[in-house]
Amino acid sequence: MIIKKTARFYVIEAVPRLALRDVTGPAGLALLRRHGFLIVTSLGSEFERRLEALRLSMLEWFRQSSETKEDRVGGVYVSERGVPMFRVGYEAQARIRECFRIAVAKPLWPGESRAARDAIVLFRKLADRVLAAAVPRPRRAEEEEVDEDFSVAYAFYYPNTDAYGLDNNGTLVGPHADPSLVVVAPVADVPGLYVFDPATQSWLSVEIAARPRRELVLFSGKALETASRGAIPACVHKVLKTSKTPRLSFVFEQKYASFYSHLRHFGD
Ligand SMILES: O=C(O)CCC(=O)C(=O)O
Ligand SMILES: [Fe+2]
Repeated sequence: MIIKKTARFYVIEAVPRLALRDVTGPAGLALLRRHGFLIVTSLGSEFERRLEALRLSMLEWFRQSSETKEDRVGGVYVSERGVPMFRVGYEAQARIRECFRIAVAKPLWPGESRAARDAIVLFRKLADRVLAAAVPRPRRAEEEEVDEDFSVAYAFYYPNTDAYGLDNNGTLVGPHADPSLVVVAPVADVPGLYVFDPATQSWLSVEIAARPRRELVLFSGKALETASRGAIPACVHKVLKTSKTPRLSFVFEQKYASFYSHLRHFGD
């Protein structure tokens, strides 16, 4: 529940939440237009099983020694704009978090487990269905073949110890919108992710509003706002250190080249 205080009274508005099977229908699109995000529930046992496998594999992977993790680094990811962004694989981001980046089209996986790839298959399928519903456009067969996939998935480990989030009262990642189309993230066990709800003009703690291991948060990025001609606002979100408990999170960000052609500067 979101309680918003206006000048004279309180407005109570439900957290936008829909069963997986309804997300791509009219109700899902209406919630995305209004809020820019929604909680996806009733995932089904197969989906929940994969979320749990993903959680356990992240836990195990980040527990390894620094040397082992630092060895797991691959090539440079060139973004949808033609900009070299980062190396895929592991990176320790001082005072914020540890991170493992997966370029979905050319993946370097964190470990032997299939958990990340199995989960990404589900996240991607959901994001593809949402995109098709939100931005209906006749896709020619040849376009489908050449539409390069720049989607990225991230596994994050936030230690949340005293050495982290030293600036700005525990802000680990400041307010921003992602460059992607659709973003899908399992609800983490530990609070930290906040989404801004334009309908209530307030921040919502995803992990307090939604059920860890049972639900997902799905939100829009800047490219979906552009592709929907502003109908679906890009979701502004941030990560705070609200407790000293370590937090694991996983984020899938959908990006297809044809939605970014106006931004590309490949060449030199
Ligand atoms: O860790 C999270 O829950 C979200 C992180 C995020 O928004 C980002 O890295 O862009
Ligand atoms: Fe983000």
